[in-house]
Parts: sequence; structure tokens; C-alpha cells
Amino acid sequence: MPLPKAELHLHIEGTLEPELAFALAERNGVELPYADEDALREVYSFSDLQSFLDLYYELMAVLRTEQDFADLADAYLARAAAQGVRHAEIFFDPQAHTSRGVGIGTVVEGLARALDRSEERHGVSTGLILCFLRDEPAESALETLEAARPYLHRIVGVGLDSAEVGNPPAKFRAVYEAAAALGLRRVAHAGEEGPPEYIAEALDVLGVERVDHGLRCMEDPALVERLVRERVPLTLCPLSNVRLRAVEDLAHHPLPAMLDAGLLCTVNSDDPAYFGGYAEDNLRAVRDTLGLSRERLRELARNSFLAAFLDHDEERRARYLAEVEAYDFEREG
Ligand SMILES: Nc1ncnc2[nH]cnc12
Ligand SMILES: [Zn+2]
Repeated sequence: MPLPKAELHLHIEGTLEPELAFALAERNGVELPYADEDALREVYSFSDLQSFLDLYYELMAVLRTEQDFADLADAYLARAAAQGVRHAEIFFDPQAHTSRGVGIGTVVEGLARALDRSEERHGVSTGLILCFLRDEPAESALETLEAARPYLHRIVGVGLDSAEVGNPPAKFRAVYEAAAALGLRRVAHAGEEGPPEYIAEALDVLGVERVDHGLRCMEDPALVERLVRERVPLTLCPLSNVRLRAVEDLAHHPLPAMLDAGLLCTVNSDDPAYFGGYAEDNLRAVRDTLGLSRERLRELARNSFLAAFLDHDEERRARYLAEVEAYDFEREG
């Protein structure tokens, strides 16, 4: 059994494996401009975030019905469980669907169909995080939050993703204020491709409780000091960083330096169908390439549960944390 962990940075649309993409295309009569799964995999070579996003949004065309979203989430949860994930807080991008005529109700009810059965089927507890697309206007984010109101009982928080550079966090001040007033938790991608200033802005202007990626904080020692002092969790995604060229290669990933600095780091898979690995694959890759000790791996797993939005169920958090402490690397391999 792999090390128990929480996955806190996972875009459900980024778990669309080529096989499922083709199956859904056929089911929905959608034509994909690729001959087969192998031809599709061949275009999984990215030069930066935007080159990935172009394909990510294109393939979403196959997602049309509640059952499509349920099948997508159920396939992810099965894979996650096999990789030791005990709790998953799952991002979804409603605007990428509503802009194609798929209603937010279809998306949320479909995902909920799988999430509601996740504990019983896969032993994975879940939460849903609604993400705003930062390259869309702020008004569209506000409209999306409004459209989500009938489904808020299913949503734990809001996030911010898509093309970062040129779309600073402050653009979304109003919608984050509205989300906070509705009792939603707040996270945002910052410092993936964007500068360290975006990380500080996400904290100061949006009031985020976790930073997604946060990689570029290492360029600003005062910011690192602040993140350590305030115990702000960072949801790092090492294989994503390599594929999107946020780092030169895995051997140059700053994770060891970030842990040494005292940052509350977690390791996650971002868009695993596109980046070559799920949660445990990411952990094993950093272990093997960066030589992380068992105690460092245990720290990463512990951090993932500490950073999870489990405040409503501290008993569960304590149970998961106890599993991490009891994990025997010798026996489990
Ligand atoms: N890594 C990432 N960064 C920003 N937006 C995303 N949407 C899906 N994956 C993303
Ligand atoms: Zn992401």
C-alpha cells in the first residue's frame, strides 16, 4: 500500500485519459481531430502552460452529460485510491463547460454522482473546489459564482486557474469577497509561471488559505519567510512543473530547498492524464530523483492532511494523520 496522502491540487478535467476521451467522443458523437489514442498522446508535448491549456480545453468537448462527468470522476477516484490517496479536494472549471453550452448543474451533479459514492467504493473522502478562469473577465467569475448558488452545499471552496501571467489575483478581488461571504474556503494558483508578487497578492487581496504551486516564492526570501511564519500550505506539482517547463528538469526542482526552508509543502498531480503521473507517481519521482528521505516523504504526507479542508471533521483528519505516522516503509516498500 502506498503512503496515505491527501490530494489537494487536481483538476478533474486534467484526469481525462485518451482512452476515456475517445470513449466519450464516440458516446456523444463528437469528432476528435486525432486518429487514435496514440496519435493524441503524441501531442502531449508542451512548451509552457498555454500550450497545455489549448489541448486541455479542446479535449473537454467530449464532456457533455452528467454521466460523462460522473465517469470521469469515478475513473480518477479509482486511480487515486490505488495511489494511496485517502482524501481528494478536486478542482473543476465550470466556465470551460458553460461556454460550450453545458450547464453548471450538469457538471456539479455529474461529479457529485461519483463523489457521493467515493468513500464506499474507493475509500476516498472528497471535496469540490470551483475554479474561476483568470483569463476570462472578472464579471464572468461573478456570474459563475451566482450560477453555482444552488449547488454550494456540494462545494467547499473556490480557486483560480488558467493563464496566469497578465491576470493577477487582484482582478478577482470582488468574487473572492463574495465567496468568503458565502462561507467558501479560498485557494488560488500563484507563482507557477507568474511572479512572486502574485503570491503575496493572492494572500493579501484574495485572502487565500493555500497557494497552488507557489513555486516562484523561492525568488523572494522575505516572501518565503512570511509563508513559513504564517504556515501557508503550498500545493506543488513536480511532474507538471517539468512538463510545462516551469523547472529545467526534475533534478532542478526546488522542493528539497523549499522543505529545508521550512515551507509547508505538499505534492500533487495537477493534470495527471497529461503530465505522466498521479499522486504516488509524483512522490516516487521526487524521491528517486531528488533523494528525499523517508522522513521527508512522511512530512509531505502529513502536510497534505494538515492542509486539507477537514476542519469540519477533525476526527477524520486525526485518523488520516495517525495512518501517516504508522506507515511502515520497510513493510510496504
Ligand atoms: N497547471 C495549471 N495551471 C493553471 N491552470 C490550470 N488548469 C489546469 N491545470 C492548470
Ligand atoms: Zn493546477
